[in-house]
Amino acid sequence: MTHQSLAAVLEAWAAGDGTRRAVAATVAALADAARDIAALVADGPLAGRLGAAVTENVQGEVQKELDRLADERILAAARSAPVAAFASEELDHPVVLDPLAPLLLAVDPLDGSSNIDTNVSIGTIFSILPAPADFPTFAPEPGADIEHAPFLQKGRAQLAAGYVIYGPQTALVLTVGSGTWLFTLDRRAGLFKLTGERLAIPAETREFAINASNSRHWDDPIRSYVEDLLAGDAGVRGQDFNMRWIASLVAECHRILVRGGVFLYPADRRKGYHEGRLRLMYEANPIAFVVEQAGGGASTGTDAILDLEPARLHQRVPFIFGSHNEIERIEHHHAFPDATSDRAPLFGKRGLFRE
Ligand SMILES: O=P(O)(O)OC[C@H]1O[C@](O)(COP(=O)(O)O)[C@@H](O)[C@@H]1O
Ligand SMILES: [Mg+2]
Ligand SMILES: [Mg+2]
Repeated sequence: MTHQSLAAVLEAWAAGDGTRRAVAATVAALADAARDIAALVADGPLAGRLGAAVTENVQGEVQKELDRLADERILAAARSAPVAAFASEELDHPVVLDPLAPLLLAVDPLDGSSNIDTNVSIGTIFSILPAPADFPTFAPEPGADIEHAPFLQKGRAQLAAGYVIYGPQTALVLTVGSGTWLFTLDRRAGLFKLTGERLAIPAETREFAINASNSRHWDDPIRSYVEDLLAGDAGVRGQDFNMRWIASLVAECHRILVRGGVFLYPADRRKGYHEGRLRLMYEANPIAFVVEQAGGGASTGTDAILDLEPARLHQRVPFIFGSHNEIERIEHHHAFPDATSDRAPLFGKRGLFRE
């Protein structure tokens, strides 16, 4: 079976349009960097101490060796592409690359860092935004740090977004706003090849993903929703649900794209988690774009992720996404928090998950 290469697909899509050509060149550069990162990930301990902590990043989180290497490689890729400024989870401020270029690039260079040493799937997430028209007038010299302002655009403004998953297969999932496409790395040819077009997340699901170790810190809408799922066929949902938690956002997203499901990383009452854990600009927005383009939903519980007005580059956000009908149910739990499921026997007022 022959599969079109990523380059051929991008070339056909971009033909004759300047902005599209810039997006295509940027995605191609990211794909090249991802191929290098995939090789490092596959070598694991042979490539060095990839999971060793090197320092703390701007979020106060431990930065691992592979976080740093991936960031370096993607920044180098961005330099070779028509990118005006580059922002990363690992950098406090965006860096100016080519002030006259038409695009901004925001990335989570290595997602799922806690899994680096465990041989579990990890990834890279990217978001491509238009550079504001006045960018060259206020941007300083290439190499200089800039304030966050040019990046603070709604997720709906994204021109393209996606992720690379480094798993048993390395795959690149991309949307340019007309469906979600899947490309799989052909390691022998060193090329990403088209293996899925117009991916469609099933609207219904019986699978959910949440870190249940935080259940005692959840607010009522999340608690009541999960209680309903855990009650299974004995509860209001009248059916059993399966649970997963990989702790790699990209891997959870990939599973949901392939067979449906919902993912929740809500805000909770722990210190530092009142806005959730995941970052809006380079985790939630790109994943939400990919998911919406595959027919799924992406929400804070009350608002569509892609409609949020960002305030800070590294802002966190409660993030819930996946099968469309399930996202509507979760939003319903937020809209009507009193309509909880005290009928669910295990999780009623004196239930297992009640304080
Ligand atoms: O360890 P927790 O609290 O369950 O969090 C897991 C989440 O954190 C993340 O690892 C955060 O991403 P980074 O690894 O890029 O910081 C997500 O991939 C994952 O969904
Ligand atoms: Mg991440
Ligand atoms: Mg990361």
